[in-house]
Amino acid sequence: MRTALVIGTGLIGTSAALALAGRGVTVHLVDHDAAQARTAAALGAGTDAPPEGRVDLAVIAVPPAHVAAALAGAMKEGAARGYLDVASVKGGPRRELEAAGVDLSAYIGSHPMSGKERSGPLAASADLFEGRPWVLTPTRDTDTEVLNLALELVALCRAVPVVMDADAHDRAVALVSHTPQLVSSMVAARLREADETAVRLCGQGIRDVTRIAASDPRMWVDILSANPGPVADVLAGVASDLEETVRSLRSLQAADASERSAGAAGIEDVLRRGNAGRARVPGKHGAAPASYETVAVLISDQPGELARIFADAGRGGVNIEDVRIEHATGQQAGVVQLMVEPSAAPVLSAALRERGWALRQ
Ligand SMILES: NC(=O)C1=CN([C@@H]2O[C@H](COP(=O)(O)OP(=O)(O)OC[C@H]3O[C@@H](n4cnc5c(N)ncnc54)[C@H](O)[C@@H]3O)[C@@H](O)[C@H]2O)C=CC1
Ligand SMILES: O=C(O)C(=O)Cc1ccc(O)cc1
Repeated sequence: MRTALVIGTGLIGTSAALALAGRGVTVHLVDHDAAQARTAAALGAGTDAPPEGRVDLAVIAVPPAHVAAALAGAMKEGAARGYLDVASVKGGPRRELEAAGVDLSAYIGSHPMSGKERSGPLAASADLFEGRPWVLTPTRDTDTEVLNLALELVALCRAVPVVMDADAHDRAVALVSHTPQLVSSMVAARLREADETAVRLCGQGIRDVTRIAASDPRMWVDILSANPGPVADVLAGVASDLEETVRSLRSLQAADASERSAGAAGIEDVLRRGNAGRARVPGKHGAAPASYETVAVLISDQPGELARIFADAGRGGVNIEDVRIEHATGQQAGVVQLMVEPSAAPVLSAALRERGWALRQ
């Protein structure tokens, strides 16, 4: 692929453009808000000048409700040899395009399974998709040339292609992305009116559970509006667990000992089912879940501390598999949890101690 047109230069469009531009593709950037395209261009994602002729691939990276119109417009202009969208929902936009009578042979629906709770070009990064699944939904009608262009885009973004049927994709993301977004927002909503003294106690657990609650509500209304049935089905299952859990908790307050033990069993059951589900979440880069050991290091909240730890771990010959950072509220200190292969944990601990780091047990 030598040329691309990115329509919608927000988080996803600009991230893809940065990856393509960084690998030598000439990228043209358009957005209905010209300032967004200018910002993306200033970040090195390409040029906001229009292409002179037909580009190889047009990437439609606008909110789901605007995909069909943006795509139909670009196709009418004959802007590209192939067209691909990145919307989080695949069935709805495809049906809209079919209803509009658009020739879909030059189009492929896609969805990079990577994002952020922030929007816009300033949140973009060239490595956003690295090692992450990128779903492609070709049909019998999709031109092989277009599928190949899509595979090239995924490879240039260093993502991992996953081919799926559009409706199966929508049911899958209802489970792994759309319902979690709602549940995260609902937990975070409890904090809105909470006492400041309670909020000050927030630790890493609630930070993990509510991270995506900071997402843009307009974008999510759009995404959920395009996938309401599958999300309602998954959420109904969560609601039934919630009702059962409330009943179990009430039983724990009962005078009768056997009712209390039934309550405890109910709570244990939901927690155990949670353990089993969590164990199925793939590890880094979609690999099988790995059990790492954690080495916890105390750091002061100063610039360069993290870089220093990583450099010291590297000098000790240890590969860090994953990392979490816990900030203590109101303190100039935190704890960095370095996750490593179990055999590397003692090596890392010794290397860090030797270089003066304080480890937390
Ligand atoms: N945010 C995320 O984490 C992920 C989002 N997606 C999908 O990627 C697409 C883009 O999302 P983000 O980049 O997060 O949103 P964003 O809000 O950062 O960017 C969207 C951009 O599209 C522009 N736009 C809207 N309508 C347009 C139109 N008709 N023509 C041209 N430009 C238009 C907006 O001005 C904005 O700059 C959505 O379809 C979303 O479902 C996919 C994976 C992850
Ligand atoms: O921030 C995260 O961890 C996400 O999971 C973001 C995300 C949001 C929307 C998508 O369609 C895909 C990924």
